[in-house]
Amino acid sequence: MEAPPDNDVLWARSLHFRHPDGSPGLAGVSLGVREGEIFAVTGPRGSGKTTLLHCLSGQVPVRDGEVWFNSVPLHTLGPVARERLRRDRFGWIDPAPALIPELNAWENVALPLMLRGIGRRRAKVAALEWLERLDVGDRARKRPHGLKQAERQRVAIARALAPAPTVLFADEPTAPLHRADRTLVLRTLATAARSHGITVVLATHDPDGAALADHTMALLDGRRVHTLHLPDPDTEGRAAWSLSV
Ligand SMILES: Nc1ncnc2c1ncn2[C@@H]1O[C@H](COP(=O)(O)OP(=O)(O)OP(=O)(O)O)[C@@H](O)[C@H]1O
Repeated sequence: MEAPPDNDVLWARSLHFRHPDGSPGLAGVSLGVREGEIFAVTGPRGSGKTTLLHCLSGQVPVRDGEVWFNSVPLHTLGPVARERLRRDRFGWIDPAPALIPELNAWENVALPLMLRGIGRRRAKVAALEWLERLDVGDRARKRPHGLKQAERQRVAIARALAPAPTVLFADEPTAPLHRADRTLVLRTLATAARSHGITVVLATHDPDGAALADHTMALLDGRRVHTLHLPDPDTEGRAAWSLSV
């Protein structure tokens, strides 16, 4: 087993994945993500972006291929060690904000900090700062049901960034936002990540998301493809893809 290059924080080799029902997910994906970079995974719906992020972040076990986080071989870790690694080093943003309904916005953001042993007072200060950065500081005392969907997603992004994970996995983080809001939120996410040295692996079919990235990797049918022209939004769903593998 050969360890990955030193400057790659995440590294995968010949990653194959089948879903529990036997459906194909990934077919031999290899990649390297440099420390501190924004790495975008693009591709049409169903191309395997979410599946790839699940494999890289240890949410599903990798049985065929290798995934390394720094010098840790994720593909050899058991569920408890993978869970610990995810809790301590990784952050996750879902396309739909999954906030705890009983907690208000700042409590949602403070929770992962308190789970890491930070006292409530300090966690609250940090949470309020992150909510300000994401332009929802004035919603800090609202519970999720009292927020708009776009505000809930900003809170979810603040919660993912607040513990300063080594790697933040963002799966279509701007999906619930209006077009006008998307670029702003993506820029905020990118700026915050860069200023805190957080590596971001971003799954997106939003060209604005891909444009912010240092590196972009395209997937099609679970395979890496090397040239991919994104379809015009008006033609999405029709055969507007061109590729060379
Ligand atoms: N739990 C599952 N069980 C079976 N098949 C699945 C499962 N999750 C995803 N798939 C299938 O695996 C393929 C890749 O799905 P995936 O969600 O990774 O793609 P994606 O590029 O993230 O798509 P989207 O942009 O719609 O989120 C698709 O064909 C999908 O239907």
